[in-house]
Amino acid sequence: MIELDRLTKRYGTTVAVDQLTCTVQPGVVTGFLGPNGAGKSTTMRMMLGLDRPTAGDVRIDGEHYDRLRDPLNHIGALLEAKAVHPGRTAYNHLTVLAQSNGIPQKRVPEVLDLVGLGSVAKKRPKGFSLGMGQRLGIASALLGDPKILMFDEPVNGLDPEGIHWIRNLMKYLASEGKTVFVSSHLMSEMALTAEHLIVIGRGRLLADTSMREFIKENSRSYVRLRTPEPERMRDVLATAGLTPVATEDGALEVDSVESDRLGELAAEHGLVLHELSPQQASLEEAFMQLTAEAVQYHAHGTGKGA
Ligand SMILES: Nc1ncnc2c1ncn2[C@@H]1O[C@H](COP(=O)(O)OP(=O)(O)OP(=O)(O)O)[C@@H](O)[C@H]1O
Repeated sequence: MIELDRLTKRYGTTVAVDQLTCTVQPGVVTGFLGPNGAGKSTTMRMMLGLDRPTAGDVRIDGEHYDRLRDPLNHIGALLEAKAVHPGRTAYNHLTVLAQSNGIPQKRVPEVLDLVGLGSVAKKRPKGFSLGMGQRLGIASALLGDPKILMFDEPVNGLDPEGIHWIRNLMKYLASEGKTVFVSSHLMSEMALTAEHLIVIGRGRLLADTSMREFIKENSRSYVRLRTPEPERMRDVLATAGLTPVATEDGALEVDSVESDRLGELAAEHGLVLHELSPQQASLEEAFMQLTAEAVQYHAHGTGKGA
């Protein structure tokens, strides 16, 4: 568990993180979202003791990071641009890390196998692809078998196979009861990975809720239907107190009603349906809706010189 209590960080006049209070729970993948400059990396750095809060507090399983006896046994992190000694083999890199953190040597081949780098264990990371480097970073994070894992933009630059692998790994770790905290700008990927979301904007907490609730709360959901008799359908809906909106492709969109009810209404009046589909906005739409005011760096237009 990671607990943030009025966590605040100022750089001069910039308030990067502003009284952030929330708890990252074990057993689920928690996504960490926010527009550029929202304060995600600063928050993650403070969680890892890499940056000092100006005010407030962050605790890892009840302790401050710098008071943890063996930090790698409590929290493992994959941050962007992970520093790896280019001349040391993957095996040696992990061995040095294990030895300096009191982790048994047998964990080294274990984590190399877990991340699929067993066959290149004796190769130097300077010849690694981006995906292999990312896997080595994850191996380092998993080395101490920590209960908490943190991934900052883990799928950046990865191919679909690598993205699929990381997604499943994070879900697996959460299913093992671990706390998994991940930031990403890729909304479609986040929607497939995270069950819970913490969203910030300009350093402040905007949402701390389940993925399902987040999308429901921040977007319009409606039912789309198509019938060869739209006029009669409109009358039936109007009598039932519903106001459909016609779309350009001849369908009707109806708010504030379950698709079951619409199907029943159509059946009661002998109306043929060619489509009856509940529609929910994507995480991306919900995110844009919620963070519209908190976006710091807007693109203005798409034309030349914009
Ligand atoms: N070392 C620093 N010195 C001064 N300002 C900083 C420093 N680090 C971050 N900031 C500022 O703090 C704010 C939050 O930055 P941060 O990198 O935490 O945001 P982010 O959500 O991770 O952004 P992105 O999505 O672009 O990575 C920004 O306004 C940034 O310019």
